[in-house]
Amino acid sequence: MTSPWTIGIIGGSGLYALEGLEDEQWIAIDTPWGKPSDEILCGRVGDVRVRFLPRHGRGHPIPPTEVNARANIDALKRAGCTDIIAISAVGSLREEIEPGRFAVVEQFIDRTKERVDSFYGKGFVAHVSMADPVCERLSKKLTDAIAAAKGKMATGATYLAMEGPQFSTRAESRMYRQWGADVIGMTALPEARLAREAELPYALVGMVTDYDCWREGDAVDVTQVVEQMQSNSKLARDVVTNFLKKLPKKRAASPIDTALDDAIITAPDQHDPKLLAKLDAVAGRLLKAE
Ligand SMILES: CSC[C@H]1O[C@H](OP(=O)(O)O)[C@H](O)[C@@H]1O
Ligand SMILES: Nc1ncnc2[nH]cnc12
Repeated sequence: MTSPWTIGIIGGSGLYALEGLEDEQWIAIDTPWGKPSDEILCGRVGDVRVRFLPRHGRGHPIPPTEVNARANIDALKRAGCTDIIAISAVGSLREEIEPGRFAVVEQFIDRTKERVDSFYGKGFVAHVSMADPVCERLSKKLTDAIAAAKGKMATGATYLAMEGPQFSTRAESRMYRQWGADVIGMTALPEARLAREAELPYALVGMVTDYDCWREGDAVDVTQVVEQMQSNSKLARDVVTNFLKKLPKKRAASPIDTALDDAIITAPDQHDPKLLAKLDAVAGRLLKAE
């Protein structure tokens, strides 16, 4: 029997492929929102289908501001994903969340400023809830997978998404601590928002690569981030494998699967056919009825 789960995995800095997938094949998927960051690595772990996408592309040619998150989420939806887990390099804003630890993210603060962050708009207005921006069920399974891999972890983390590409100033970094943020990165928004708009349960694990510059004497650099990612990459792969292998045979419906039901406000006679055509994948479940 095939599994009801098709898991999209978005790999961040330092995670550009997944080894050991069965029947693996890189497949190009185009979308009405443009090209995703790369081809999608499709394969299986046991009977669970996996769709892996490197967020910055193989070789890391794409900076955070240029990541086409709409194309990435749309492509994963077109590739049949039922759920998405994302992995990101993050800086730590807390002494107790030291480099090498995994941070399971629960909340976001948005300081991005140059990104398109919705599939919807004029002619098809939708307001999804972002009160609980990650899928609790996926986060719990990731927590179990990290524990099984004997990784150190912090749960319930708040991720501050900054625009980049420069790292923060010390004043900004100290302010984010006061705001209650625990980890910092440049990519999980609008990704998480768009996943919700596409009715895809989404969870995020941050791999802590550095203390951000709030800490006396610390200043982030890319070499440090990459070295930390490399030294943790085996553990990260173990986490992903544990997660996939432990998925139950059945997939109970998630409220996120139908997040658009209470979100669309535009009257059908006001729908813009051009926008509807672009929404064929992300809002396909509802548009079939039109
Ligand atoms: C290479 S350091 C900064 C870079 O790393 C993080 O990427 P990702 O979230 O995709 O793992 C951060 O957000 C920046 O894009
Ligand atoms: N300190 C930091 N700030 C922003 N993005 C990061 N990615 C990894 N470390 C980071």
